[in-house]
Amino acid sequence: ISGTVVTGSGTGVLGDSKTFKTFSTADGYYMFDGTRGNGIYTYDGRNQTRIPGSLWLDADNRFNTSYDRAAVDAHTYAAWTYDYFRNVHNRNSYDNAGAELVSTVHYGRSYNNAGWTGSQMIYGDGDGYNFRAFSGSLDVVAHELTHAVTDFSADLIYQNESGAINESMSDIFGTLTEYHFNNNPDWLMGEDIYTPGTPGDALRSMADPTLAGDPDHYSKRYTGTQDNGGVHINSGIGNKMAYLLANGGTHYGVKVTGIGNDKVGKVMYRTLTQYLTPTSNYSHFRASAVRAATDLYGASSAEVASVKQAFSAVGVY
Ligand SMILES: CCCCC[C@H](S)C(=O)N[C@@H](Cc1ccccc1)C(=O)N[C@@H](C)C(=O)O
Ligand SMILES: [Ca+2]
Ligand SMILES: [Ca+2]
Ligand SMILES: [Zn+2]
Repeated sequence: ISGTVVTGSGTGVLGDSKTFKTFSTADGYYMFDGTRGNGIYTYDGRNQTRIPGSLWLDADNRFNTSYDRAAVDAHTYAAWTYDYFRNVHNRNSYDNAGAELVSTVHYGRSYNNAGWTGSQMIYGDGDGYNFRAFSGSLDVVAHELTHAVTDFSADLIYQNESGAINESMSDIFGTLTEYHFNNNPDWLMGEDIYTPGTPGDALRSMADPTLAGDPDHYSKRYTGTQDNGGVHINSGIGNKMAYLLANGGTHYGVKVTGIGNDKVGKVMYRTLTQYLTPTSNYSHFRASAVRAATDLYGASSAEVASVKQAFSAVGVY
């Protein structure tokens, strides 16, 4: 279809106003952003599970109904996350070749999750009690898009320790993206969409994974079969490591000197894209991060020392 890139405006899940790129055609305004890579496309799942659904079309380029809100945030935050990987890590979309970013909102009925299907993002509306629309939280969108980056790089198998590292990488870049845009940043995950009736809580805390009952030390890892071998449980070990590496602290008697968010981003991005493999476990994650930090800062650098301290603090050698 022929048309022109224009700027739309709308209301997000939290009731906030934002603008984003849309495509003006004879049919109306599509949620297609033609300014980033091969395009960002947002679809309406119409509360079914057929994907991608129908490309979001609006009559007047103003997206202010309650039904529009999930689409506004999915479309906007996909663009922001594209910009984060492009501007901070010089990566052009998840395949580093400008791959289209496709999202479907209103996926399923009261679906309490978001995900990366292997080719697109899907966002449930939540049941309105445990969760509200998942695209309403930037850390969720960046979490899902990071799975795409992971699939096109380390391709960590989504189970057991490699799956926990996969999940942790998504939480790490979800948080770093939130800080990059200074979007009420924190080391919590999903705070904007978790239990709308309860302020201040979150699905996970990277600063203290034990708040969600997840391990903050390798000796406390889950070894059962639930959750694909604990991918959202043992992610706490990598999450705590990253929190300590960025912010510093003493954990189980081990002192970590923080190196700041930006350097954590550089070390983790290089670790993910240059050294981790599909079967990497936590021990290989440590070795890979040490190599990445050595490449970036030198073997005798403070950054390399901090990486070792952070992994030691969570019991990974
Ligand atoms: C469609 C299949 C779902 C696979 C799991 C996805 S990748 C996932 O990890 N989703 C995140 C959503 C999220 C992200 C950041 C912050 C809050 C919530 C997740 O953690 N889902 C939880 C509910 C889970 O699957 O246990
Ligand atoms: Ca957060
Ligand atoms: Ca809440
Ligand atoms: Zn995930």
